[in-house]
Amino acid sequence: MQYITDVREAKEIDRMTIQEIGIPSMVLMEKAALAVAGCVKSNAAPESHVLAVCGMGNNGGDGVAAARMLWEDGYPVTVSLIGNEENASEEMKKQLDIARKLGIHICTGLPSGEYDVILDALFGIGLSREVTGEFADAINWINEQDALRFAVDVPSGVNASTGEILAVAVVADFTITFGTNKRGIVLFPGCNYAGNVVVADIGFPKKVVEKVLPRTYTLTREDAMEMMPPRILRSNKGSYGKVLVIAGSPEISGACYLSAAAAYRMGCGLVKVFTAAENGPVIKNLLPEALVKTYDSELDYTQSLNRFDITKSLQEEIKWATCIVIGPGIGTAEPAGIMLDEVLKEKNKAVVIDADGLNVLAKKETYFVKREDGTRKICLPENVVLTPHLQEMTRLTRFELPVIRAKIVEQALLSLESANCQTLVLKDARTVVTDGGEVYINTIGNNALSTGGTGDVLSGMIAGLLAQGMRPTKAAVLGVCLHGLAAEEYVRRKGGRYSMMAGDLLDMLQEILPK
Ligand SMILES: NC(=O)C1=CN([C@@H]2O[C@H](COP(=O)(O)OP(=O)(O)OC[C@H]3O[C@@H](n4cnc5c(N)ncnc54)[C@H](O)[C@@H]3O)[C@@H](O)[C@H]2O)[C@@H](O)CC1
Ligand SMILES: [K+]
Repeated sequence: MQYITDVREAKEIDRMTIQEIGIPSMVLMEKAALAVAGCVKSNAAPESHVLAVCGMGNNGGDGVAAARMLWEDGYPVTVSLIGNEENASEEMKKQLDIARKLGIHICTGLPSGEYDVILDALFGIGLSREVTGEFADAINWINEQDALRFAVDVPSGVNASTGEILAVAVVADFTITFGTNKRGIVLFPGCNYAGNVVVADIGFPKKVVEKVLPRTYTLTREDAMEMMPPRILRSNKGSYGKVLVIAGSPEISGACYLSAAAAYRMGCGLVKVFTAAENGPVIKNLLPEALVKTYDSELDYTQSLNRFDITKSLQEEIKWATCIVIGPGIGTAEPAGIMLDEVLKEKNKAVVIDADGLNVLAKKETYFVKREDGTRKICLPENVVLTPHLQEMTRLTRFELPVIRAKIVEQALLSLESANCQTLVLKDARTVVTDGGEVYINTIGNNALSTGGTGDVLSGMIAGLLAQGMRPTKAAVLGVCLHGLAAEEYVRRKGGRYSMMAGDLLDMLQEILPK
């Protein structure tokens, strides 16, 4: 597991390390500078002309110190100062003093020469407002140069908490970030500016990081493998749970197949599909391993007798199941609403609501708390997992899509009534999973996933893990991570991102899951 900090958490780690533990700020700065210089030496030619563009905060101090280390190693170095030196931080003043005593070339404002390497040390986590004036000019100038760009801590101009661009930002080839990865360079659009990210250990004590306990984290492939539910030697199909997939409609059968097949591929014991009668033969043919139960989609479900029948039939299946998926391809017609209400009466078994299940949910006011501005919090118990993409999220919460897109972590948290309620899987290029407590940001996967049906596969995968006894949030995090790994495996094996279809993920699960 890798922690990802926002600005508040990163500043708190700095503060505690310096003030409470007593490691001097200059010591941290020297280590940060060593990491920057090391990254330059590993990636740029030995004769490279280096320019360090430095602001007046401690990010600038890192830049001056890194420039000095490269100068000591024989690189031709210039330091360019942007901003009023009178306002420089104490550490920045000390670094400038050292550099001047050594005779390193320092200029005020942007130089006229050409450089092979630029260190971007204008702003780090101290950036607090839109970039304008000479700072914006400096960033634009840096981006215009034909040079390798190394960003110190974060590319200047990127909001290190949200990934938003504060007017303009450096487009880096490398970002050397200190202690922990930063949310703003993991999330879009900030991650597009960061290039290759190196997380450098500069000596923040583990104890301090764990005390601050950053809210967000991400997983590696190894973490995911360790989280997999165990396979027991003496087991049978009853050992790994039963998934009920309530999905499909007369027009759509594929979604239901993909979800059900994914649940099986994750290792659950049995899958039963509850679907419209038109789908029965299709599912039996595509997935003979699944049990199938159907309802008559042509009946008038405003009639209480028909409502009674479908509810009764569904109640039996819910009783049978260990966990439930509702939504893939289910449509928004009357039966979907009746079935969703029935499923939501279940408080002890895990329930995944996906796709049209979410659109039907969005119309049911009883599951929401309205705010004065018209936006809503979702109020469901902790056995429920919701898997909206951004468009579905706007229907659920009534927040505008650009607002959700700009602050995806904050929006995920805002949509929850309180901690320990439903788990939210907010799907995007960086999917966020949270139950109001910790926040998982998925960094695994690729744009091969941007194709129809991959969401259906994800809902089935999460259900497959739930059936094996995983807690809802854990199952959602692991499901999202494995889904991304399957897409990466496809691209690795097939060599391209264009041709993948959702069904290919099912095959890739066989390749990535533990043997
Ligand atoms: N001792 C520490 O606290 C350490 C800090 N480190 C470095 O220090 C950085 C944080 O340093 P600071 O807190 O000094 O902050 P920064 O160096 O990121 O920038 C802060 C300065 O920029 C100004 N500023 C903010 N937004 C601006 C804008 N839009 N236009 C113009 N000026 C703006 C602020 O008023 C302040 O003077 C980290 O990102 C990291 O690079 C590292 O050296 C590790 C140790
Ligand atoms: K920077």
